[in-house]
Amino acid sequence: MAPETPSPIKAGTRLVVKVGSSLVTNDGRGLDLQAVGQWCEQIAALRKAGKEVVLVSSGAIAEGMARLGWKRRPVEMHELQAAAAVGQMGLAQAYEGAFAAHGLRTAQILLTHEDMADRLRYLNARSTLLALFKFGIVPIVNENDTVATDEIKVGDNDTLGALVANLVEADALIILTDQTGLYDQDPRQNPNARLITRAQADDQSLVAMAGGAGSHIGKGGMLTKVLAAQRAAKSGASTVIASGREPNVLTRLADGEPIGSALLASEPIWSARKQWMADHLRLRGRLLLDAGAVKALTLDGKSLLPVGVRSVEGVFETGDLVACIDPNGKECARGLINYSSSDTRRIMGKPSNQIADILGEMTESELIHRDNLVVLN
Ligand SMILES: Nc1ncnc2c1ncn2[C@@H]1O[C@H](COP(=O)(O)OP(=O)(O)O)[C@@H](O)[C@H]1O
Ligand SMILES: N[C@@H](CCC(=O)OP(=O)(O)O)C(=O)O
Repeated sequence: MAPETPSPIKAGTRLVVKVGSSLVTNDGRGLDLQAVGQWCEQIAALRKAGKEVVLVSSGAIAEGMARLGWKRRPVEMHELQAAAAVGQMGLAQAYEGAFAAHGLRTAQILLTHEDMADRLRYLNARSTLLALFKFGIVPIVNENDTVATDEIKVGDNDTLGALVANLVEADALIILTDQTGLYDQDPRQNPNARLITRAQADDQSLVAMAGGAGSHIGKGGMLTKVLAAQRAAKSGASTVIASGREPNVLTRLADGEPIGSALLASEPIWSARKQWMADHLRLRGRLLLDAGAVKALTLDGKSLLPVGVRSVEGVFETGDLVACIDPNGKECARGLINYSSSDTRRIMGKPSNQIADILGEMTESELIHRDNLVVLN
């Protein structure tokens, strides 16, 4: 890494560390307690250095299969869910024991896609994680595989790691896997593959490099790691993909050593709230704006006022997500609206000082406040 760019892990104080199934379970043979012990020892050192760490650990299904003596990954959903339920016990036990050896308490958080998609549950998960940080506890996250079915799954823990990074507004996401990092081709297929040591997370050429599938043990593969880095970058977190078998990988990264592949965040940092809004809420309506309003939103960094709205489509309530459409029909922003669709229709095109007269009261002078608005490119 160029000396002028500080390492995202060294500079960051809040980190999400994700470990993959093959690592955690010794390629599916059963929990690698020695490796678990080493990561926990390193995370304890990071905590001592003042960093807050969330651990996202895969391996429930792989460990469940090992415990049940199953050689092949089942296809039947309930069998997978049963394996996850069995294996998660092993994960929780292993991490609790390994962190306790360093005087650290742990907490288990099993999340589903719905926990991220529902605003109240999202805020609850966030508050719980922040409370755990406050008490010095290490949260250990996995997907709640036992209740999540395919349609409602996050699906892989690389994505879950990125969502957690968005959730807690982490500075960096560290994805530990069985390869030394991201290569320009799958190194299992091509021994001449070259390690990418550093790139911008939003560089689209990375997606093609990571095209191959993952191991049979886990779920993700390299593609999900690259996409996770892109997602993490949206809330300002850089990602490092590195080998979990590299001795002291976490503490060395925190010392600023360039290990693995650093995929750096370059997009403007969105607040987690805006990130969540853009990713998860269903659009309830559309506001067609005049050119002045488009300029105010996209160039001047202003809130949306009723005066700039020419027409309203859809039925929505206060707090719903609506799209802002420019005169060419292109969506230029989206945000949480302060008025229902019927009230918006009554005040559109009018200056804000007439809102109270028209509606009988004025709760807000803006239709969408800047803090609740995401401007799109
Ligand atoms: N361009 C690439 N660089 C590195 N690994 C790749 C690439 N494309 C595909 N892979 C494969 O992705 C695997 C890592 O994904 P996976 O097995 O799902 O890991 P984890 O269980 O840690 O999530 C590697 O072992 C490798 O075979
Ligand atoms: N939640 C699953 C992990 C799925 C997954 O993404 O695995 P991996 O690709 O190894 O990170 C489990 O614990 O088995």
